[in-house]
Amino acid sequence: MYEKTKQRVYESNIALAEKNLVILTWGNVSELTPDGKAFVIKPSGVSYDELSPEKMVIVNLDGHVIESDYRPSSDTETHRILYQSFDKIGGIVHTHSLYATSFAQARVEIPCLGTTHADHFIGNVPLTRALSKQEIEEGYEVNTGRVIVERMTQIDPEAIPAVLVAGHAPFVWGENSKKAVTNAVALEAIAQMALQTKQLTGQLGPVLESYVLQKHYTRKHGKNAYYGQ
Ligand SMILES: O=C(CO)[C@@H](O)[C@@H](O)COP(=O)(O)O
Repeated sequence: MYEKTKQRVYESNIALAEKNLVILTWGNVSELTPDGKAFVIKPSGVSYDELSPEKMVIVNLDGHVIESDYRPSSDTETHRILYQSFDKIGGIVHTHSLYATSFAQARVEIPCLGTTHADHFIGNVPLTRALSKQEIEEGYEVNTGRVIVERMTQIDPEAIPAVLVAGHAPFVWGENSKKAVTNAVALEAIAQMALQTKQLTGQLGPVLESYVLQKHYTRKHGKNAYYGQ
């Protein structure tokens, strides 16, 4: 079932490792199936050098595994909530990439300091609130999805396809898993640049002028885009 999606999700998971966005097994990628009825996700705790397309797990949107010999990622419920809540996303990445995770741990949003950021995210990369003890006890992963959705209220998830979960790490998405990986690469780069800018200026700033931010974002996105071929 869904062999092509399994192949793509396998390749996107491998890409995470190749792009140095994961250490050990600290990350996972998923993608919605073409019929939108399920998603394919990495098996939990399986190291990247042992992965194969056959080991990918199919989970329906009710959260039931519908095909696999493996347990799905422990973050499956978070992915599921995001697919249910954001109808335009088709792929999700979770990593503990070092710079983005450092911002999540510091509980600091990533402001837009330059055009590299503006090319990918039309504003701050937002930070969720921390989960309460009760939320963690009653459903850690599902509630992680819910605090992300709560934080993304009034933010277009297509225009800012990433969030930092306070004290945890980033979740990133895109129209498919490959795009989500690209956005995760961009997130890690802009997090590193933001931290280095802070080292040079002593502050998380100066922020990019809003007209430059708008210009750079719209060069690459939307009906007036003209970047690339
Ligand atoms: O966030 C964490 C651990 O803190 C997990 O995302 C990470 O270890 C990956 O877990 P899975 O191997 O996908 O179950």
